[in-house]
Amino acid sequence: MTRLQSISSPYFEDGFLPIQPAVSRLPSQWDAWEDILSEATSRLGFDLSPSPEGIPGFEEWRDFVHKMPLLPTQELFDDPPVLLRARQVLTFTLHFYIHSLPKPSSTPIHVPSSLSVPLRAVSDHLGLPPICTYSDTICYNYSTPGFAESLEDLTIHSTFSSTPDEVHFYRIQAMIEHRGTRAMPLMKSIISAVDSLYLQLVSTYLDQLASVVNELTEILLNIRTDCDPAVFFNRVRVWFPGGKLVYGLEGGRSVEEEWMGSSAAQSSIIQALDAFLGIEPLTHKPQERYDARPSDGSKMAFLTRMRLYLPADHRAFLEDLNRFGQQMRSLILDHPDRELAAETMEAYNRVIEAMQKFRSGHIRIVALYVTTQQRRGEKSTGTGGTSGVQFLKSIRDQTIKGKMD
Ligand code: HEM
Repeated sequence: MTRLQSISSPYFEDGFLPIQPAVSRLPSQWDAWEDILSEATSRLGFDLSPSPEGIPGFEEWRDFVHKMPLLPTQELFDDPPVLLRARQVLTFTLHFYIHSLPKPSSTPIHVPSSLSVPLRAVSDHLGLPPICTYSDTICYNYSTPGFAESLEDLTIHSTFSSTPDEVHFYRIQAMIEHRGTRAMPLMKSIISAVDSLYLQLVSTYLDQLASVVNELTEILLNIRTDCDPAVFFNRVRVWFPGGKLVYGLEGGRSVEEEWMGSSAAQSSIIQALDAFLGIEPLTHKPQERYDARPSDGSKMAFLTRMRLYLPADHRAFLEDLNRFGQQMRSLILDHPDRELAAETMEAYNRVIEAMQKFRSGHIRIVALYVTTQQRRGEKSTGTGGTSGVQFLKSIRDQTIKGKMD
């Protein structure tokens, strides 16, 4: 069995969340960034959202962004929690900027260098695209006094809409990331047991992994308790899409790029489960309608493209994990002790079924929060672009195909 290069990776101990506690405000040197973000939130008030005419009062706010001093970024790189807060503040400010403009606005949208230069520097350092991603809305956006027992233990630092519904939406996802971390040491134990061909132990750990995934599904379904579908549809998700942007650079230069915005499809833990189980060739298969975006002609599958929205070191780790997943499946399938192999397959299939249940639960949530709302006559651009229930069903069905027999 080829050894996993990243077997000693800290991701197997701590998962993908930042190790040091998050900070909710940057040091005073970067007050201008924090101030501009809180100004956007307070101007928005409780009942305003993006609209075709643009958001009233935001022309002046965008002018502040243009006049913002070009603050240094080098010093951020020595302090990870401060760096992540900077990234979060800058990406939220970017989305306030692009979604407060009148629509249809002239595309592409020009992002002033006062915002774009520090944002791109911070993004390059982290290996993330210069747009608001799931890392910004969730992973860098909460703190907890330790292990979070309940959703209330998760403090959310920034929102767009200032609604409790948005806070709950973020808390649910943060809790999934937080609890999902338990899957990582289990994966490492399974890898060691597979390495020593100790299949009895593999089954025990696979069953524990299935329980973790089942717990994630329970958390996911709790979204309905405090996030109203209409509020989510009309006032929360409208902030997430990216777009075609012209980023101002130093010296008057600029660069045009198109990026999607934040989507939970960028969750490292869910991507890790697919990779570890070796079902990536199924779930990351290009599918016509969805994978046509953006119009760059690429045939890259949607979930593979979503990897580009993960921090660079997560991507490298997941590629390695995916190689392991393929090997694990072959090893179980070809194991000479057929009785033992059959038991292991059953345990493996229970994890696949748990993933299928997670995806079925998610489809029900998307139907309630997007499809039903669309039917009520609203226009839609999607969590990160489109409602995609059909697409999500096809991923769920591909997951089931991963079962071994
Ligand atoms: C109101 C709640 C939610 C809505 C409306 C929603 C909507 C969507 C949509 C439309 C997609 C397709 C990709 C896109 O266009 O962004 C998607 C993908 C995805 N979402 Fe959600 N989502 C919700 C909550 C969650 C939560 C709490 C999680 C848990 C982390 C999650 C995990 C995923 C994953 C992993 C994908 C990629 C497809 C897959 O792997 O099955 N979503 N979601």
